[in-house]
Amino acid sequence: SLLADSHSEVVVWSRNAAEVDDINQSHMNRRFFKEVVLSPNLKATLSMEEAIREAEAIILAAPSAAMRGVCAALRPLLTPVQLAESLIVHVAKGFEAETMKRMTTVIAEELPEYDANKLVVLSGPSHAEEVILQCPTTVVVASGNVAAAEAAQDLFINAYFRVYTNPDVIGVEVGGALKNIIGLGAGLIEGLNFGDNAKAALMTRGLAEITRLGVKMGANPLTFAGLAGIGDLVVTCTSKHSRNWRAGYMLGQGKALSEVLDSMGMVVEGVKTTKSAHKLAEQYEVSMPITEALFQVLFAGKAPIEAVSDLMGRVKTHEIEEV
Ligand SMILES: NC(=O)C1=CN([C@@H]2O[C@H](COP(=O)(O)OP(=O)(O)OC[C@H]3O[C@@H](n4cnc5c(N)ncnc54)[C@H](O)[C@@H]3O)[C@@H](O)[C@H]2O)C=CC1
Ligand SMILES: O=C(CO)COP(=O)(O)O
Repeated sequence: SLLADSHSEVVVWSRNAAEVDDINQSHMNRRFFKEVVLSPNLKATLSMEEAIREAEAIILAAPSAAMRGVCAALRPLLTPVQLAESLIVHVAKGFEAETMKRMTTVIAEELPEYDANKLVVLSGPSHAEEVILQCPTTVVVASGNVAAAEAAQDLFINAYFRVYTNPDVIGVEVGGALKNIIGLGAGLIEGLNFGDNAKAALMTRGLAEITRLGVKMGANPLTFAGLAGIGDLVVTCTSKHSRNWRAGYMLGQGKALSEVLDSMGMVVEGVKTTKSAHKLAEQYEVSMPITEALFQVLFAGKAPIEAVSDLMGRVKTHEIEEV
């Protein structure tokens, strides 16, 4: 919808025939956005081949768990011209669960003929429910190739959607993935009725552990002070639109994880990301107490209230690591 506001031909590929019909016939996507009328520039198709035919830019917007499969299906459809010239941008916020790989790694593995350095990740505080209403939004695009990042900036930027560039692909991807864990925690705190001090504590200390792991993985620490770090963390921990926050809230109210996920009907990336980050923390020997607490609640049956009590009772320490 955002791209169709500034570009004449935008085609969405979907597996869902009802959704495709709704977009093409009524210019609506009522499964997700009840009352929004979409631009007539936006078309939908059930055929991936048709969606990417002659595409100058390809946006990969599937959940992280689906990214490898989507790219495998895309690979035989890309023409030599597209492999050499088309921009590929992904917007997924998670890791591949089994391998803990970042999305640009997964995409590069599945599209070996495409120059991996040209891949772009777009991230930042950007709930779709607000972007589609043209509410002012800012994001960051990162690529190992400056020209590719700038091309993505030019592709997306418009009067209500401001796009910054950043060369730090690792930081932007890690920030976008890990903020969902803290979003789950913020919802959980609210579900337990623990108030605003606890929420602020979670966000602040959450950013500390996101930064700690991100830097060990090779990120620039300053990226976490930006839109893909604190920016997305704030929106995920405070917005009514966040699926991760909502899932955490229900957990805090005592619902079981399976019941919560069944009721969402949309991806809650933070659940699988908690498992991946838990493994990454071990691999990189980084302390991530909030992630550990969430892991215990989600996968080891620990009561949320007990997890918070454990966090508060940890051995006393300095705030700034170097001290
Ligand atoms: N919703 C939002 O505001 C934002 C979402 N993101 C990220 O974008 C990614 C997708 O999220 P949403 O669209 O919100 O999730 P969603 O759960 O609302 O929609 C996911 C869509 O992908 C489709 N899908 C799932 N598996 C698929 C597969 N194997 N092949 C093809 N299609 C498949 C589903 O049918 C559905 O239409 C996530 O990584 C999310 O973190 C990033 C920025 C904002
Ligand atoms: O990443 C998002 C907004 O920037 C969407 O967050 P949720 O997946 O928690 O809804």
